[in-house]
Amino acid sequence: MAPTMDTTAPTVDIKEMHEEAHPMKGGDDLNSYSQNSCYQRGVIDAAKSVIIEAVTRNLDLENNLSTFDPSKPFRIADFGCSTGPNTFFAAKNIVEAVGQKYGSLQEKTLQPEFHVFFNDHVNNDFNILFRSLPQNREYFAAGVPGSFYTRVFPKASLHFAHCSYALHWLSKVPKEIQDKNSPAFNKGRIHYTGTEKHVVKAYFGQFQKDMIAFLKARAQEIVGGGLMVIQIPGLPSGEVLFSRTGAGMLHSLLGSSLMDLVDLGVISEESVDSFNLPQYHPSIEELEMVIEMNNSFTLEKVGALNHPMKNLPFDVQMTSLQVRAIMEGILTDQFGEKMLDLLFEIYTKKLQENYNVFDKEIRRDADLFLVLKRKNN
Ligand SMILES: C[S@@+](CC[C@H](N)C(=O)[O-])C[C@H]1O[C@@H](n2cnc3c(N)ncnc32)[C@H](O)[C@@H]1O
Repeated sequence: MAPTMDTTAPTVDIKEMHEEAHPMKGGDDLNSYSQNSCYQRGVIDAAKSVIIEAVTRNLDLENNLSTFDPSKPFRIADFGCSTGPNTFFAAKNIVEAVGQKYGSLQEKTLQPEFHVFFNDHVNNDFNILFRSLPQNREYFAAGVPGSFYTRVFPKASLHFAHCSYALHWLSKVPKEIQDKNSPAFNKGRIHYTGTEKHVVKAYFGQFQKDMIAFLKARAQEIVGGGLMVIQIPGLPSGEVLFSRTGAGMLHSLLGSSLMDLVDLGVISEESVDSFNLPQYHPSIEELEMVIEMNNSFTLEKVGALNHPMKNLPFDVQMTSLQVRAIMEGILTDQFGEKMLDLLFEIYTKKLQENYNVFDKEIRRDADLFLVLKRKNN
């Protein structure tokens, strides 16, 4: 019997995962992420040399001119772009590095046109992102809504993927953390310090699952020979507890500020008990372990960035505003908006009281980077 012809349109494998979304504070006023993200900007500046080196060494245009055909657009995506402007600096760095590489080919070719896709959760403030796109940019721009833990691009459609300061956001809080009957129940804290073994294990388990989903989706979207550069806040090498890092301290002071609001009768203890940050800050070893489990990418380079703000004096006001721009969304979802001003008043005081700890003792944040290359399989 002759096979019947399938006349239906090809299905697109787009699965919306049920997950949490906590975008940064939108707009461009004094409390916005766009005005309060100079630390993340420093990460992008520090990663510029990583991108140049990755493109120079690992992007093999010469031998793959059918994949990287300069008469077709070269497609770049920034995953977890937020509202800008940091994502525009990253896009510029990538476009310049790739443009220089095309320019350096022995057999002179055309320069490709560049198409940059800005990805974030659907409730990210894409309006402010589009409104502040640089006038003099050398690329076409598009927004791509949806979780990066799912497919958001067609198969083999990207040449370069980038993700900065976003992959430490988990798709959800691991459920054991909120289960009163589990040894991982995280009472009295909003995150982990590093000593509670069951809690850390649950967080790492969720991070592994999420990274596997991220790599699986990107493996389908990135062309063979394409590159991915990731920056992520992590744990420094050695036996360093998360509580002794800058991020660990910031989170535990946020937790104790929330407990102060409980004492003042502003919020309930139960609401703090059931609040946990969906974030994980991995070590280099943990990142290597997760990458090794995937078959689609080779790990070309991993290391720690030299952040330009590392040796500047600790800035209490700026740090408080930055934490608020990041956390306002997730805090409002749990506790409502009314408590925010008081919470951050208390928080700023706690930062001030701990000035010496932050300024002199805590130099242990690690901004990690990874360079991955899509295998040709
Ligand atoms: C701290 S901001 C970093 C933004 C920007 N990359 C930068 O360096 O300034 C983290 C961003 O990641 C986004 N994000 C977190 N999880 C995400 C997910 N699963 N899918 C897409 N975006 C996500 C957040 O919405 C947020 O905009």
